[in-house]
Amino acid sequence: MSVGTHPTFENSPPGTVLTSPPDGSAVDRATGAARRVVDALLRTDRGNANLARVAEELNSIAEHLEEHAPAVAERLIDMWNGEGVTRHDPVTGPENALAPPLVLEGLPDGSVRGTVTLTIPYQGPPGHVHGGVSALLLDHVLGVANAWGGKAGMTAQLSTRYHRPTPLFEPLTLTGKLISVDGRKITTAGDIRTADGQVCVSVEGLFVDKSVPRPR
Ligand SMILES: CCCCCCCCCCCCCC(=O)SCCNC(=O)CCNC(=O)[C@H](O)C(C)(C)COP(=O)(O)OP(=O)(O)OC[C@H]1O[C@@H](n2cnc3c(N)ncnc32)[C@H](O)[C@@H]1OP(=O)(O)O
Repeated sequence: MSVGTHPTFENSPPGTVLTSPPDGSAVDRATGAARRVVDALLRTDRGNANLARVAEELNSIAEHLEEHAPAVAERLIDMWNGEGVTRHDPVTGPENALAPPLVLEGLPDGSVRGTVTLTIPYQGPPGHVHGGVSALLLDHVLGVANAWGGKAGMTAQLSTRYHRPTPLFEPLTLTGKLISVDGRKITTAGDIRTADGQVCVSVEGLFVDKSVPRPR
């Protein structure tokens, strides 16, 4: 995977934002509204008498968006244009309603860090974060840590330890750091902590320097 022109801790100031933060554009605002709808659908009273109308209106919005969508192949080319800091991934992408979205910054010691509060759409055990969601977030954090460390690779293995249930509705800090490089193999570690520093999930990932070609 090419690291391209991504900032690294050796050539960029501490605090460099490594993801694409929401920028107030119409698409970011629409995606933010979609996230709000997903959350509200999970919270609204099951007996809400207007749910049938809500379904109709949401389908009508989806139809409008689909009518204005280019062919998927064309859209994929457009998505992967640029330096590779994505606006569409499911973790940090401001244009992806599945993404919380997590904003990550680079620190001078080579690690990356971001804070996020997760809500009901990400629930696994009652009141707590789904384990697969934690793994998803950390896999991506490690990928960005690799880029900040000047490397890039695909995940070959992600070893995940769940130390304690990860709470919803509280700020969580996610960190990642490239630990070592051995030929094409990159080892990277990270964790999710509560505001008082308790480790909820820790991971170690093996990444292999290999790329999937971008759509053209
Ligand atoms: C600045 C910020 C910018 C942001 C940037 C964007 C961030 C984006 C973040 C996105 C983040 C999300 C990221 C994602 O979601 S990536 C998507 C999820 N991952 C995949 O889909 C990967 C699928 N697998 C593959 O493509 C290949 O199998 C890989 C790439 C893994 C290996 O490929 P390849 O077949 O070419 O490798 P090789 O066979 O020559 O082996 C090479 C060496 O590696 C060792 N090995 C291999 N596999 C394993 C294994 N499973 N356990 C232990 N070891 C393993 C192997 O023994 C050998 O070691 P050695 O014999 O040399 O000692």
